[in-house]
Amino acid sequence: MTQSFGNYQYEIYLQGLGGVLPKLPMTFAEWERRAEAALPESVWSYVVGGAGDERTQRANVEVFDRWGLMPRMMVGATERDLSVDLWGMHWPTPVFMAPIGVIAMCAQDGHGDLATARAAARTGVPMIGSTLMEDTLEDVAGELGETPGLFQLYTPTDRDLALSLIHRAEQAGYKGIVVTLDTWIPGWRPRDLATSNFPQLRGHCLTNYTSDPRFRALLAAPPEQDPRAAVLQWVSVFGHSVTWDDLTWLREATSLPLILKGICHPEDARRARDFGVDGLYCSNHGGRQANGGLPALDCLPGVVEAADGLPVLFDSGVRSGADVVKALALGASAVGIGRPYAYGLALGGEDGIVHVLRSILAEADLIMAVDGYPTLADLTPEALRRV
Ligand SMILES: Cc1cc2nc3c(=O)[nH]c(=O)nc-3n(C[C@H](O)[C@H](O)[C@H](O)COP(=O)(O)O)c2cc1C
Ligand SMILES: O=C(O)C(=O)c1ccccc1
Repeated sequence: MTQSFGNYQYEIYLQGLGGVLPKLPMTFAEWERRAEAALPESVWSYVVGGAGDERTQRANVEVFDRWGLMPRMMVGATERDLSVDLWGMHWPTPVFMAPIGVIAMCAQDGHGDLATARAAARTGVPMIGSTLMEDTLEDVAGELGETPGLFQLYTPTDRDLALSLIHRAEQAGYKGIVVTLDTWIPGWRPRDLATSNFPQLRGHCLTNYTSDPRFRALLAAPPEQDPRAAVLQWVSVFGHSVTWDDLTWLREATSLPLILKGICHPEDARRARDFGVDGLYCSNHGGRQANGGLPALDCLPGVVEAADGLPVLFDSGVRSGADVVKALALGASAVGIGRPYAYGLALGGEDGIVHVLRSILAEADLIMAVDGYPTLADLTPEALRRV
């Protein structure tokens, strides 16, 4: 199926002829600047911030400048096909929304998980819903329409709670389980430490726990009666440091595709592939967890090689359509948008997310047109040169 996402530019130019200018800005720098003004300070600093002095986070973005696409002429790339088949699903584009635990709080009404799901329904861009939601995973799934959703699991210390969350996700119709490995403990985040600001500890985005029968059974009193005790219980169950030994159990826990998020080392990729997971997700959590690390994009080629044909999702530092194209050329099967859609939500609610996604997709599509790479198969490392 061939589709053109570059139509968005004509839509905007044609509206301009009628005197209508876009309500939302057209660059990441402006989305970020305006989001800062729109969000409460505590939410802004939590979202924008990262680990340590945020060098790794900055490097995640800067590393994209070290690669340049080599244009090819006379290819006749008038029609592009950006669609991708993954785990039995057909995605219209190789882009998805990365899980963002506090996305709820980026919406003015506090229901950003629902807005994200509605934006997924409108754009066809799949959403990976975080364990940390303000609405239940069931209610969020109900807004996804025809677009697939995946469920990101923060594996709790209590296996029955993990099973309950996984089974709820299966029942609700999610199409894969993404297990995040790099955040069983929060990293060193000076911005949040300086303000003692940790949204979950203030009771935010814990609804998938407080609505869960197994979690409720662990409490002496219902969370509605004693919310503080529920938060403390969450602290004690939140983070299980998943080991290779746990993988057998996780594999048996679900028949859905199992994808491991946070894989950066080729040896970990190889071992996970040999074990029989369905996908790898190369990411350093946007530099929020460990400072002093490699930019995530530099880890991608090694993971792709070790994956040996297994799909590899990628995120961390993607800010534009050009970044999407570069990550695809370095072997990503699909590319995750993180902070940019949170900023879109802060600026314009559901419409803001749709605008950000369409802008990124249109730019990627137009680069593939101009530079002569009409399909994803054409985007190989050969398309890139080191700057
Ligand atoms: C505010 C915020 C909350 C996040 N929450 C989660 C989460 O709940 N689960 C998860 O696996 N990753 C989470 N992430 C990491 C993202 O999935 C993704 O890896 C990261 O945003 C990529 O970096 P970038 O946004 O700088 O591109 C979060 C990221 C941010 C910015
Ligand atoms: O803020 C995050 O990146 C995140 O996903 C998280 C969730 C729970 C504990 C620590 C970090």
